[in-house]
Amino acid sequence: MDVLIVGAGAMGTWFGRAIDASVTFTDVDADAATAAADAVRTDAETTSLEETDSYDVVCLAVPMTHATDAIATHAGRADDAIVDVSGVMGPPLEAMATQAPGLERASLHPLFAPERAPGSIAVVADDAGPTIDALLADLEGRGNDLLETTAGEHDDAMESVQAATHAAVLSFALAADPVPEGFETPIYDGLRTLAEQVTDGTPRVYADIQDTFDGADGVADAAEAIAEAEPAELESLYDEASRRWHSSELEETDSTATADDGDRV
Ligand SMILES: O=C(O)C(=O)C[C@]1(C(=O)O)C=C[C@@H](O)C=C1
Repeated sequence: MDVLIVGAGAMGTWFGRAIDASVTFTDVDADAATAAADAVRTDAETTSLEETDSYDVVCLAVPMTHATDAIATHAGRADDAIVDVSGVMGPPLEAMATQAPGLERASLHPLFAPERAPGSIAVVADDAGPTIDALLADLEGRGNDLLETTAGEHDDAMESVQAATHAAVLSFALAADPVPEGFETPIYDGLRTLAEQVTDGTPRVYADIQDTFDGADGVADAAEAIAEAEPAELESLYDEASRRWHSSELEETDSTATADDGDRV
């Protein structure tokens, strides 16, 4: 199987490494394409964005804000299947259905940074067949877990999983200070680790996620409500948060209710 990977950044390089295929990279930055080809394996090649030769598979590994344009430009170079790893699913799947209605199509979102591979990969196989099945088998063979989903379910989840999460962690990273050693609590330590992890990535990736998914406004509203709350209001916000994150535990406690009425810490 030969695969053209459009976009030679971290995601394109990850995909090239994660499949058993002859891989060719193309990118607006020809040096990046060469670097990705060198990083993936010795027989990987590069080609120009303007070429028109075709491949069994075309994989769009471009920033999510460019995915639909890239699909429109490069779908014609795919013979059997077209996939994207951009991180948003609705618009790319629609574009692939429009631009490549006769081909196998799938959207894949690795739910981890490439340096933390393998992990869970969200998969929507819109019109799968032997070629996409073979790619998915390669990804599983590399130790990844495939999470079958729908575009709507995935894109809704990313409002919490990415937009709100990144907004909360980046806000903490901007608002809190590193403290002298020894003062860390387990909670602070957890957030500090997340802040270090998130701020060690690529700013453009985080900007594109905020541009694509709602979620940050909810975090800002909640932070404002917490900052302005009187103690009684804060307690009720705390209870609301607690119900949201412990609802299954509370149901269990209710059904096995005992006389223990103690306060939670
Ligand atoms: O650093 C990680 O491992 C990440 O999870 C990175 C992260 C995220 O924070 O949501 C960032 C972008 C990718 O689309 C997937 C995951």
